[in-house]
Amino acid sequence: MKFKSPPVNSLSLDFLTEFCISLEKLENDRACRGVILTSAVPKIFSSGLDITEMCGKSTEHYAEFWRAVQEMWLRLYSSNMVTVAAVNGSSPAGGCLIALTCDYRIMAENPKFSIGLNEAQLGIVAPFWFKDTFVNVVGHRVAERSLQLGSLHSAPEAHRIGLVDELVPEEKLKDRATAVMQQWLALPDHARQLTKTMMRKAVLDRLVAHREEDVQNFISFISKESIQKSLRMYMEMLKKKKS
Ligand SMILES: CCCCCCCCCC/C=C/CC(=O)SCCNC(=O)CCNC(=O)[C@H](O)C(C)(C)COP(=O)(O)OP(=O)(O)OC[C@H]1O[C@@H](n2cnc3c(N)ncnc32)[C@H](O)[C@@H]1OP(=O)(O)O
Repeated sequence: MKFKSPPVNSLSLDFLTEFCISLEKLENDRACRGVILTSAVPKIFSSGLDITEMCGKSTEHYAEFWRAVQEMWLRLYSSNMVTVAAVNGSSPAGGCLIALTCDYRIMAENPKFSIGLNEAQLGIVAPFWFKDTFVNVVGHRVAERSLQLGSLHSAPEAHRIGLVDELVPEEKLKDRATAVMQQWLALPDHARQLTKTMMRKAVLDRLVAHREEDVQNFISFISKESIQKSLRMYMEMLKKKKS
């Protein structure tokens, strides 16, 4: 599956809805046992949640948007398919979450590409299930430091801390992702799937049990004037960076 929402594959409500529909179709297709996620936009895997969806909108819109973010994560993290992220560009925040939610991450070894949960840099807080997914990949200490600092890690650093499983030259990314997929698909599906469920169930159950509470937390957090101001300033900073 190739993300193609230029300029930066930001995760808008439309993007998330289409992503979930596509995943559901693949999940229900008995002939499909695995999916490789990558980007058709040069240099960017995904710029994370679309900030414009979280600025100056109604409470109803925030609720709908956040439910779509939750749905994307719940579907991908609990997928029966083998999921491989072929990270061919930068991947901050929600983009990093998508990669973390997969079974395996391969990143192009370009030191200009960065990845991480940088929410703190925007003055916002990664929700508990972003944090749980991160901890499950890199361990508590690395996750804590990285989250508190809102770190964006260069590709080599991301590999060093275990955020990505391997680095390959960009032109070899597709072949390597295919080889990894074949390796994972060589196992009997039922054994691999039950193992995946066992490893991820507690974290998945936690969001399922607190889903509506999480929506309400998001709404009250994002609606605060101080948070809206931080997001507006961040968007302005992104635009100024260009000029
Ligand atoms: C106890 C409390 C409980 C709290 C519970 C609630 C918690 C709320 C949590 C909410 C979680 C949010 C997670 C997120 O994903 S937030 C998004 C974070 N994303 C980023 O920080 C990335 C920002 N973008 C960049 O760094 C760069 O754009 C890039 C991806 C590195 C690409 O750089 P490049 O130079 O190629 O491109 P530009 O910067 O010029 O961008 C091109 C245009 O795209 C616009 N843009 C970029 N990113 C976004 C985005 N994420 N959303 C919307 N729009 C984006 C950018 O402004 C440019 O627009 P322009 O062409 O109109 O100027």
